Amino acid sequence: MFPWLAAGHITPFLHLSNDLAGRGFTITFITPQKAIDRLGHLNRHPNLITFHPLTLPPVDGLPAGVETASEVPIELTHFLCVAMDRTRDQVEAVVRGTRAKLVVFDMAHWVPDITRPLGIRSVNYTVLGASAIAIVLVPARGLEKGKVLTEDELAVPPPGYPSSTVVLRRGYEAGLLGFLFMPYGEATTFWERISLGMKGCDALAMRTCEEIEGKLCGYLGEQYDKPVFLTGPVLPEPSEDRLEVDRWAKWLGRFEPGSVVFCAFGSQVFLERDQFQELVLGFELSGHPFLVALKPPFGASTTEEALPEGFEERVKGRGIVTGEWVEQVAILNHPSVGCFVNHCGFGSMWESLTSRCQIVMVPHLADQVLNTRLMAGELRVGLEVERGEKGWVSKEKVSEAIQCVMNSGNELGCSLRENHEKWRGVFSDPGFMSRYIDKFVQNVNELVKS
Ligand SMILES: C[C@@H]1O[C@H](OP(=O)(O)OP(=O)(O)OC[C@H]2O[C@@H](n3ccc(=O)[nH]c3=O)[C@H](O)[C@@H]2O)[C@H](O)[C@H](O)[C@H]1O
Repeated sequence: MFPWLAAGHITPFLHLSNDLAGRGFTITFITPQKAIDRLGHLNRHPNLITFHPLTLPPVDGLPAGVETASEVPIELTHFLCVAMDRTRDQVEAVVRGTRAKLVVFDMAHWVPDITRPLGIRSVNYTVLGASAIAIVLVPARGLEKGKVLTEDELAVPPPGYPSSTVVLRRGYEAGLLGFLFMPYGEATTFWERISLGMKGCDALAMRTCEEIEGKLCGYLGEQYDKPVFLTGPVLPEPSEDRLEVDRWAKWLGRFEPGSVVFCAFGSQVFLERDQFQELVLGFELSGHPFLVALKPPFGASTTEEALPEGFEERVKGRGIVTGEWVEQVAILNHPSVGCFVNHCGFGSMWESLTSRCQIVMVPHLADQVLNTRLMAGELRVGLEVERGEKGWVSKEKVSEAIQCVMNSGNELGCSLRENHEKWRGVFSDPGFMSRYIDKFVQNVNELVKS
């Protein structure tokens, strides 16, 4: 297993590893020591899943000691990717040394160049939504080295794209795809890296399911002329609630069931200071108790110091804004929490879907916008906060969205709750996830034998 060096990628790769180890696979998990320190506790089969600490070489532009994407603003992750590209020899040595039969990777497009000469198989595992790939990273786009698509071209889905809802609007949203043409890693742009990895591997795998992204996955299979294996959401069974001993459990325990609004924006989102302050004022304005876990905004060393004047005093006892990494899944399972305001990163999307919370979404990156369209436009299980000019999120719109979903008399809020309950029933059906893993194991075994 060799995921991109970001929590939103390492986490699902680890959950998949747990599922496969539970079915007799022996796994070497290649990732930096800092990721092992933060996420290693997710390993449920330490006797079958062995971490191999990746040593990143120093790279100009990458602050010393940085090993994961959550330590740097997203603009610097290009240099982190360069560092990852320079670990190719280490990865090859692990593949040879462990006599692996299969390598599962995502951003290291050069893995097939290692596995093919060794006569072993590689699977490119996408842990973003299928829409994030299908909307732009497909041959139908006619992308080639040096070619850059304009915002207007990006706002039009590629030929054959199977959805008119899960799309990016013209202007600001289509512009979010601009990063695809930027340098990302050694001598590649982001889109080249993804396309090369998907063209070079033996099969595509997607962290999704037929029920919500079947058409998109079918489209990808046609476009790449490759088998597409679905793993389902690979979410862990809710473990014993780690919050019991945590201070958040005590704080949350003081509120009525389902009354607290929880907000987190994943491991890679950094807000501008003014937008950060406007957002937290929206929670204050909503009138509901809230627990907000957000990284410090640009230019601030701590989240607390960036809070608006007098804010902490005004909300004392009702609301907390912390810069700490919190146990998101445990908080979502806490009976006092009734609403999850999130960025719709794919991991958080799945965790919101399988929670009992009402869902409000404030996407930041292109794939998060697409995930939001799927959730709000197709599944109709959550509410997207309307953005103003240039993507500004006002405190009024944040407050309105929270009040809409939290007000039991609100018609839209009720229909979202009903739809969410229906889909939660599908995903929490005991056999749902294991059926996908069983099928994935069958696919992989056939691939390795082929
Ligand atoms: C896949 C891709 O990678 C990135 O992941 P990112 O970390 O931002 O967000 P998630 O996928 O929700 O992953 C974040 C993971 O961190 C967990 N968490 C987060 C904050 C916290 O305080 N405590 C926690 O336990 C959370 O429960 C989730 O499992 C980008 O978003 C991208 O848009 C997304 O689609």
